[in-house]
Amino acid sequence: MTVTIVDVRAYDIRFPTSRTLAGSDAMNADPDYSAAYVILRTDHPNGLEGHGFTFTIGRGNEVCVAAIRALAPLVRGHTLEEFTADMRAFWRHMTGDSQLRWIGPEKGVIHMATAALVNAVWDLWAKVEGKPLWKLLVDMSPEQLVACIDFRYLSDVLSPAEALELLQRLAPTRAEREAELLRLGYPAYTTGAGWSGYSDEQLRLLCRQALAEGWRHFKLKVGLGLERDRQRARIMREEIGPGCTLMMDANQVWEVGEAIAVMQELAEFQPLWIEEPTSPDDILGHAAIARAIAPVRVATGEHVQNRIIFKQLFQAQAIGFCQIDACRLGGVNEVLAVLLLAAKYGIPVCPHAGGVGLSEYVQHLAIFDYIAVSGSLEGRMIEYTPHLHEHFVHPVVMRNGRYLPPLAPGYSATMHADSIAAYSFPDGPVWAEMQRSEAEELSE
Ligand SMILES: C[C@H](O)[C@@H](O)CC(=O)C(=O)O
Ligand SMILES: [Mg+2]
Repeated sequence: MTVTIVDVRAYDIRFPTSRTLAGSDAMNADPDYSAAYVILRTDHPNGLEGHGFTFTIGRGNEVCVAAIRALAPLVRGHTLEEFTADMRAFWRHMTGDSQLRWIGPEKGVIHMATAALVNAVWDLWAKVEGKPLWKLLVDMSPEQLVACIDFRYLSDVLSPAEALELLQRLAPTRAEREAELLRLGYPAYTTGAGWSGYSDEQLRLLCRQALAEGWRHFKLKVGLGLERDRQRARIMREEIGPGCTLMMDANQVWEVGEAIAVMQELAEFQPLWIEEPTSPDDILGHAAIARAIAPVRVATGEHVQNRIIFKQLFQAQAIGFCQIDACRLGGVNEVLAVLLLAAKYGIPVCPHAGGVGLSEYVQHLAIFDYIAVSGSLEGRMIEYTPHLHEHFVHPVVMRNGRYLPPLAPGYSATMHADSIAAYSFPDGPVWAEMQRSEAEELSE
């Protein structure tokens, strides 16, 4: 059966999280978690659609939506089979329109929009096959997986033959790890207690609640000034005790020297990692920080714009944890490349999920990584934040601080139609009502 993508619709969906300061950090004080969301409508007899999105934090979401619309002609009118017959060529097609590529290349808004569309095509493919995305990937042979990856700019460190070898190593034992994850789930950590805008009382209370729910790994936002960071780290350590893992995230606010100096002070709280200590583009800066603050390790990835920057971070021994982002990289194809690079360099992948729908996405990637690429759970956790899962048709299922593998067909990206309508910006009823009441307040 041939499935034609007959239409591409893009939506600007925003959630007013800045009202509660959920998601806040030292760089991003008041984010509105948002999705530049795309639906691929098809002629499938069961009405199957491909859904995908890229995550932003509010203003600027409309820029991603505009970029999705600019890329839409690259998929509209094509068949799914044309793409799935050669996924490497599909990805080149999506990143290769020279006039659009000029405004990247393979980075920034155009790349995030590419991710939304690429992920929507993978979602559609998985739905047509009746499998969750992770299972679609796990059931592919090493040869088929390698054929999905664009090795351009990677061949100096990773050739298709080497990637094939890495995948072949674990192919005979995939079934064991799949059974293990279906039984026990994939380990996770929570960022839900440690947002920068939360009061100390809230921080304490949320740590206690999370512990009671079975969480053992916690992330704290830092970069708020040494004394404030120390105070918050002390509270979190007191609450979670010495046996739980504490991670720190500075969201890019420091200079290189400052990151080293502050982390030398905060080392007393025994963080496992410092995340985004400085600019995500400063590869050598990350390497200098990593050397200076060991055994605390450096983590980054949510703003790492493509596989080439990850390649250099690995080459420079600049990071101890690789935090892939499902829609900052250009969708599933590029994520596969980075998973293989990380495996080659022996760096654990701990996906970024602080954003709407990111948990739904990245669970598939981490599960596939364990089963088919890394074969290890050591030092590996998926981030979890407790917000906005109710807007998804198949939200993540957590048990005792672990992600249970999703079973529904697709990439878990599909939002409820009601949520899309209610939170569409600026005319959806939630935003329209908010604007009305703000105008009323001003006129009083
Ligand atoms: C603005 C986002 O909430 C950001 O703080 C997320 C993040 O850094 C993380 O989850 O890590
Ligand atoms: Mg972060």
